[in-house]
Amino acid sequence: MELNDAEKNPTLVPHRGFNLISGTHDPDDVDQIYNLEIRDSDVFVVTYPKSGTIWMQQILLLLEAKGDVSAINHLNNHSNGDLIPWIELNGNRQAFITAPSPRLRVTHLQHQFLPPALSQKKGKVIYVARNPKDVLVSYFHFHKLANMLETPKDFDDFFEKFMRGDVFGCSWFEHIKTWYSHKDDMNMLFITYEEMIQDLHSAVEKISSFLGKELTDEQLASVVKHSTFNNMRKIPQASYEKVPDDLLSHQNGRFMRKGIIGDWRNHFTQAQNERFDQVFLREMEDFPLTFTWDMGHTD
Ligand SMILES: Nc1ncnc2c1ncn2[C@@H]1O[C@H](COP(=O)(O)OS(=O)(=O)O)[C@@H](OP(=O)(O)O)[C@H]1O
Repeated sequence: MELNDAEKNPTLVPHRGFNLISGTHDPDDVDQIYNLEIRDSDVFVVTYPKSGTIWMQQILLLLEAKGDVSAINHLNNHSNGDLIPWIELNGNRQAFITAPSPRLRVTHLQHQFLPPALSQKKGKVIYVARNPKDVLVSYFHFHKLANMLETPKDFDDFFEKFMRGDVFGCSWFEHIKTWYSHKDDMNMLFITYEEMIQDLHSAVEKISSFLGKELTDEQLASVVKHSTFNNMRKIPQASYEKVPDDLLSHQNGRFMRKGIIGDWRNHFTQAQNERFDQVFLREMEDFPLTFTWDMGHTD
């Protein structure tokens, strides 16, 4: 269905199947990411928005610091994104080229924008997936905070936009399917937000061993301790509380909002849920994974 101008989201810039944000991303610069040289020590955290990016940033920073939270908090940074930046944000690609190893980066981009060397098992990729129903809800609330994104009229309006993929990024289904289809070409750890919630200690151990880190039990316990939702909320850099008001309208809510599984139940109508399930079943029919949130399971 063709959208008329009034229905289109004015902040979005469609680019090669991916909606960028005007003023935040430069399409030509984003295209140059493909040409970056990759080192074996590079790590890219790949997420669809609202799937646990800041959480994975916190875990990686703590693993690098061997659990010493003071080593990452004394730094004069606004957020975890200053230490593990988005590769696609204006200015960040150039800085990546000369940055010392290990270069840790996050991205919401689709697979086709990233350097092909990743698909020749150079560098490492951590893909974090989350129940798309909870992603939708988290994304809705984030749009009220983030000044670079259009404020949604209401939840129903945002629901429609998400289902059409008319949001920053692309369709959730396309994102996960494309990345997952390249899993075996890459050094990729595929992990879900839900498994991190259910057993953070095991998730941290898995991430640590994927990255080849050697931490003592005590150090690992400290990583876990300082990456729980409640503890991250107390750390301004790990909760976006220090990000200036012109970027995030803090009076409209918190970036670290609820941090739970299944909040979609408090937002979706029965009709929306049924429609979502139909789309999910159709889109994910041939996907070789089942999720804890698959139809017929709780959450
Ligand atoms: N430690 C921890 N435990 C549980 N949940 C956590 C944690 N850290 C971040 N979060 C939740 O992740 C959601 C934000 O996702 P992202 O960081 O991917 O957002 S963004 O795409 O970078 O804007 C957002 O989800 P919602 O609370 O559902 O909105 C955050 O609260």
